[in-house]
Amino acid sequence: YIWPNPRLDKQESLRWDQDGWNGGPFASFLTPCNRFDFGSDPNSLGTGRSNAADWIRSAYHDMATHNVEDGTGGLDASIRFFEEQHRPENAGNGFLNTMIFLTHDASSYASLADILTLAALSAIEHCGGPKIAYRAGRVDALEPNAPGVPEPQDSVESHIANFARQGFTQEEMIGLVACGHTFGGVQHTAFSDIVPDLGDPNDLDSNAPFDSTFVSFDNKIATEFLDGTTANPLIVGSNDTTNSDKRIFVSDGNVTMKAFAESPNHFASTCATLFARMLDTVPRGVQLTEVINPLSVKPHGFKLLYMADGLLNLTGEVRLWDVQENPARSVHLVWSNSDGSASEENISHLTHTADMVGSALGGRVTSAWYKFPRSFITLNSISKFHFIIDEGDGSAPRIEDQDGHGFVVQDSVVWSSTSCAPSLGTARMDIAVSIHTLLL
Ligand code: HEM
Repeated sequence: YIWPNPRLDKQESLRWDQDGWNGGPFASFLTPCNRFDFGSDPNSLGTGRSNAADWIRSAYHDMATHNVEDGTGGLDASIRFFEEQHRPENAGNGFLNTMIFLTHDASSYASLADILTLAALSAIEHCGGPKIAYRAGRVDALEPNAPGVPEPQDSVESHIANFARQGFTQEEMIGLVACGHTFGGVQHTAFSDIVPDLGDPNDLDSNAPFDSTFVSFDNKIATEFLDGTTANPLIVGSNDTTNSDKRIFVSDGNVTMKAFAESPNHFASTCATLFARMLDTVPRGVQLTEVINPLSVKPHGFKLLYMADGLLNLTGEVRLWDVQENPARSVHLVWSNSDGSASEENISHLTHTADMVGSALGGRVTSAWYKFPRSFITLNSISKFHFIIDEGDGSAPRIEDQDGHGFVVQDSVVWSSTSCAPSLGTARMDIAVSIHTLLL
């Protein structure tokens, strides 16, 4: 897409500015990956649970009400409703915990369902999982969905039928359960008939993990199942009635699980596809955007403020995506006046310090940020700008102008610096209108 687009700019930022400079709302609560903010440990660690697992399970349970036949249910944040959270199929406090984190991040640009999707996606990517395609545009449900989340005591036939109703084949069911259960475990507090009270003062929920690396993504859910070392409470639980993972994993003669165990890459790529399908399962009629890819050069927080005597202050920063630190790099912003003309003075060098670095995908991709030397520049008028980036390595400087579109802004109607908040609860908002606009 072409910048500016307020909705997609916000969504792109939520999706790609995960950590570091201008980092989004999720990564700090996933660092480290065994961080859990609702446990007994004041350091939010080591309770056996994790925010990451809660967010992933919440996204699945929100989606699992989908009915491909009539188009109802799906990822629509209906899990926020008290009634839905308190059904037996949604046992545990992970859903409430998740909503406490996420509710205030929803806005007119990103629904709570999009935020839940982004939280689950960030948890998977941040904690060792594969990159997942993200589309925006989910719509929040206005009431609870019909029940339908699978439960451990259900038969394998009923699980196959249940996943078919959600839109997944038997093979995809095996995959999605394995992909989800590479994180977290079962707690005595929520499932006392499956997990005994461990009596561990550091683990008040008595969590029994699905695999030995339950705070990070890997294929141990499959390898430990096949080599017989698994302690997964839904496989080796003392009550066979609730061993649903076992019944699901063996249901195709272990073909799917063997393929996962043999190849970590195959497991990761299958999970990337299935997680994306899960997160894109929405009620019929909801139209999702194209996959949101990162802009290679992205202005952020650009704002014009009218000062006085016809002068404007321009503030903002720019992000260079997927670049390494390079002290030799120089970045310049070049702008055109409102009539399209440009003089040689219409150029500003941008500065960068070592802390102006962001990252995504658990640090696998980094970005570098640049800003105006005094955080702003002063100009008379502006209609658009572009960037000249010189890596300082002898190669030709490159022009970044969105394939000729330029980065378009309007200076006809802007905030005025005479706006003020004279006392608590009182504000005066002044708006400056260009004389040219008035004459039109
Ligand atoms: C037949 C299907 C499934 C059944 C019967 C099932 C059952 C369970 C149960 C009983 C728990 C323990 C929850 C707790 O103690 O709080 C759990 C945890 C979890 N499930 Fe599933 N699950 C299924 C499918 C899935 C799928 C498809 C995903 C995601 C793709 C998923 C993700 C998770 C996660 C991340 C946890 C860990 C939560 C935590 O540690 O707090 N599950 N599941």
